[in-house]
Amino acid sequence: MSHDARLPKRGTFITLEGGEGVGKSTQVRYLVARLQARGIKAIPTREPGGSPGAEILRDILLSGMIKDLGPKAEAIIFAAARMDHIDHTIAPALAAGTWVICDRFADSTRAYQGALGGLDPGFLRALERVTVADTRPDLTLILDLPADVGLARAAQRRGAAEASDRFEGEGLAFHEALRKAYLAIAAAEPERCVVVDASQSEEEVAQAIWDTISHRLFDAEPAMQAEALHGA
Ligand SMILES: Nc1ncnc2c1ncn2[C@@H]1O[C@H](COP(=O)(O)OP(=O)(O)OP(=O)(O)O)[C@@H](O)[C@H]1O
Ligand SMILES: Cc1cn([C@H]2C[C@H](O)[C@@H](COP(=O)(O)O)O2)c(=O)[nH]c1=O
Repeated sequence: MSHDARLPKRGTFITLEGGEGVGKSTQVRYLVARLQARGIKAIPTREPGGSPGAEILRDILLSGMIKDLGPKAEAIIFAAARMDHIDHTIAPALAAGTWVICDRFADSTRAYQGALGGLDPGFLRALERVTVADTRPDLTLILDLPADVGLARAAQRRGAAEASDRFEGEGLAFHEALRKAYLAIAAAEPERCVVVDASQSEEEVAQAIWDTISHRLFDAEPAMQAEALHGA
């Protein structure tokens, strides 16, 4: 499908955001399982990646190979990966009425390349306009955790043998600033973003996320749940 021929959106698009090791991938798995258990069609996906073309760009971006090109070029390549992901995975799923639960999305570019890379917000808005266009999240869950705790979790998951990737390898000050950048995004868009305390157990975080979805999506729009349940 070409970028200009995106299908109308009917499913619900939820993104999970936050710094390294806050538990995004874990919570994507919990949420997809819980939605599917209720008969709601839902798929997990991630950025960078989520489509064959974007996965190739993921390897390049996370290897650090193009770090020297600078944050502006990195932002453009993350956006190119996002465009392929939207065209081949996200937009078709939403058009089919499937919920899309995505580990990172455009807020990661705003935080990492924008706030931390010092890019002009106008440049990022223009990039989003041509890549994300109408495929904006209905709800963004920002998992919040002290940076040192998240980095320790990420290091434990990775194991001693494997090296940290391009961004995980940045210093603690970078990751503390990143946490603040995500909280600023949440404060600027409270109608879309909800901050979740990620210091709780996996099960407690999963329940907090479910309560948010029930409140924000199901209670607010009962028709949405009925539609999702009956695969309209
Ligand atoms: N609530 C939690 N409490 C303790 N450990 C957790 C919790 N959630 C996830 N973990 C563990 O922390 C590690 C990182 O979790 P996960 O991969 O889900 O984080 P992430 O935010 O996707 O990380 P990254 O951005 O670095 O890919 C994993 O080993 C996971 O099992
Ligand atoms: C989408 C996106 C991601 N990043 C960074 C953030 C992380 O360090 C990596 C992705 O690794 P993960 O283990 O899958 O979380 O990429 C970024 O800098 N900009 C982006 O737009």
